[in-house]
Amino acid sequence: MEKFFAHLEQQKSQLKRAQAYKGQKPPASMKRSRSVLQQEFFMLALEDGMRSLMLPDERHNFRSCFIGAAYPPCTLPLSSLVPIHFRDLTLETQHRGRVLIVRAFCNPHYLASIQNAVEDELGEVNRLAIYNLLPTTEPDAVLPQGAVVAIKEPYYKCSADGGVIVRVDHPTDFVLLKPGNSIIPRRFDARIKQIGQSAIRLKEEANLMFMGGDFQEAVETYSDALDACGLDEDDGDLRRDLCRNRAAANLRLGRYELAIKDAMASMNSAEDISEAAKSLNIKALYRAGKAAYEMQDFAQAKQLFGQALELDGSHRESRNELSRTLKRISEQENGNFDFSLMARSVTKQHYLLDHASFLRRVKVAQAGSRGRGLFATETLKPGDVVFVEKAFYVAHDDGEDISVLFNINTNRISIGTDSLRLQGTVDKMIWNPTLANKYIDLFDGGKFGNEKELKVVDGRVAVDTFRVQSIAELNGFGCPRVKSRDKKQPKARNLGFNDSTGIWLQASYANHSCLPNATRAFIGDMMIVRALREIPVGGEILMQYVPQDKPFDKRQEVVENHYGFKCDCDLCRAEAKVPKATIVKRARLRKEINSFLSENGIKNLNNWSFSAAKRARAKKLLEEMRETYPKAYYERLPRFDCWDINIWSIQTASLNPQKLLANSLDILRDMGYFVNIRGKKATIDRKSAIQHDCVVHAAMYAAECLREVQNEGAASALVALGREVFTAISGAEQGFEQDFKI
Ligand SMILES: C[S@@+](CC[C@H](N)C(=O)[O-])C[C@H]1O[C@@H](n2cnc3c(N)ncnc32)[C@H](O)[C@@H]1O
Repeated sequence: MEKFFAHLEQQKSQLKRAQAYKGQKPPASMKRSRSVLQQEFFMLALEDGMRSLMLPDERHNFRSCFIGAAYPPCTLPLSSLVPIHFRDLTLETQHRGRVLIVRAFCNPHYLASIQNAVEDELGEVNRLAIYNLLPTTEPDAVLPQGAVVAIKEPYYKCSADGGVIVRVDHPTDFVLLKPGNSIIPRRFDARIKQIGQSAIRLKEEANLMFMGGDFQEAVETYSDALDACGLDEDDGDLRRDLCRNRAAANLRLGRYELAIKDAMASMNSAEDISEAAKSLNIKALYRAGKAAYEMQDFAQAKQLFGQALELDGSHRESRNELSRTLKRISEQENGNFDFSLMARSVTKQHYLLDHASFLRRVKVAQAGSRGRGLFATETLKPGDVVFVEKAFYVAHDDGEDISVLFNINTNRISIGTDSLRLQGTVDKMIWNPTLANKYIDLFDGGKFGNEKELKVVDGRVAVDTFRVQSIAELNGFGCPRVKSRDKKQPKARNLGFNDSTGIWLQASYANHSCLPNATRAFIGDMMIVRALREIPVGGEILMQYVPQDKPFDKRQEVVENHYGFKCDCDLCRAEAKVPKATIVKRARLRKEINSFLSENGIKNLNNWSFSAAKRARAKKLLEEMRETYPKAYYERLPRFDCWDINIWSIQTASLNPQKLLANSLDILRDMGYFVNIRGKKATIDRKSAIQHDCVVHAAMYAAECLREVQNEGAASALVALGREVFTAISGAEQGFEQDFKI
């Protein structure tokens, strides 16, 4: 990690040096000639070729994505921008209102960005880099040799290697120009537009592209065909066919709103009652319905499939889709999910689950100094589902590349899936304005102004990638590769940063507390949030941003440095008052307990071979640790650091039921569950409960002891607690009975 921080510092000083050139034209020494660029890109192509010959295991790319000083995307249409040439570009400047038109003259290269050597109309050369595209993007589809491209409001920068580069951070600032486009300078228009290509020929070509799985090219070619179509009535059927087919291609590309628009534009008028017109309308409605479904707009999907079925009640696909949609609507309204089934069906390959979000029990409202927050719309009992949400986007490590994202604006480095999440989110937003506007509403740290409405320019949403990243840093969630119950995957390549990350829109409005009243779990891309204790109507839903096993100062450090606030929950307020010497002693004991536990690991449960001296040592460590939680501050608060050494003691001694019960209840108390057993009844006060696997184990040990002394009533209350916490942590009850042999 230090290496990465050193790199970030290096980049920062490079940026400072670059600022000296702000507004100036680059000296000749910073520029590269055409032949140098040709040589450079030739070498890069060779390296790419060598890499593709390697075995997948050896083929680790180190992808670094560097986020420099923020600037906004262009929100003007291409047609309104004034051309500019390389000779007029000044460094470290965004040329507002201008457009640079260049032609690529080498083979493109992709590592952190897609790069190529480009020339302008006057023959001057430079490097061009396009950032934040999906890693699956083929360089040849973006910047192939010979392509003529427009860079809206170009940003000319000093590069880390001492040269200069035109850097595009917002993908919508980049437009691949089609041959024949009137803004292409005459010098470049070698590829004469295939005028005379008939719309019908183009449609056939596009159909072949679609069948070959090349949806992007198919969309482009259907669009060319539409341009080639006459506007007269005779071409009406052809235009409708093209729109309907383009809808199918857009659907496959995840451009749902465009797919709906195209499908609806392809509808024949209701007056046309021919069988052919009817069947084409069914096709269009079906495609639009599928797109609405993918956007989780189930009400619209229901309407569209319903319309298709009105035209032909026996249309099997529409019937199937309608029945699927009705299930989603029922999940949305009633929250009737079979979590155990979900948990059984999810796999590493099948993690995008076909389910709706259930959000009826929460709403977003003002939360005073915390900004907006999530509030309960009905009373929730411990263990109740608060909400279930499908991810807006999740990114998983593909195991091939190591990605490091350096963000100079926030001074953060993230290793793992953050850069993939940024690229995926940007791609989704560019093509889906409604979804993009939902995302941009999230908390962005307040550095991007109040304007939240996104603009659609030249057919795409002008997405500010710096803002998207800032939102992701403040609202993203780490998540498991498959589901919460799974054992942690071994960390990749000893770097320890292969965790998955994602965005859940509604969950993003939840504020933090170190004593949260709700807890989250994941099954595939579904987040399941359950109540930890009773939450009244109007009560704020608070989740935990920082793991509770972190000591007070570390928790404060993370929330302050990363999220920009100071936590004032009951636990933090109490811990702020604890004498420093006590905190120091606790930290020392933590280290001692850690080394004791690693030296005396339990290979199998109920291993009673440890010496009496060892057990006495454990007892002492526990007692001393408890002393670091003085009653004056912790009377009703958890004592997190006590549980592991206590569990060790339980599992390594054959305690009698009374003793085992007492120890188990102690663990529960340490975790903020105050259990009171009176006669055959056990009442549980969860006022400061925190959720952890040890609670399940302690509750089940306690239940076992209570059964041994024939207290079935109290035992079942503790089994219920174990089940409740197990389910909250795992997302589903599945596996509980098996793990605890009930
Ligand atoms: C994920 S957002 C939560 C929603 C946010 N409050 C909003 O208005 O959209 C995280 C941000 O909320 C605020 N926040 C969260 N928990 C807080 C707390 N306990 N006290 C103060 N501010 C908090 C901080 O500004 C933090 O960076």
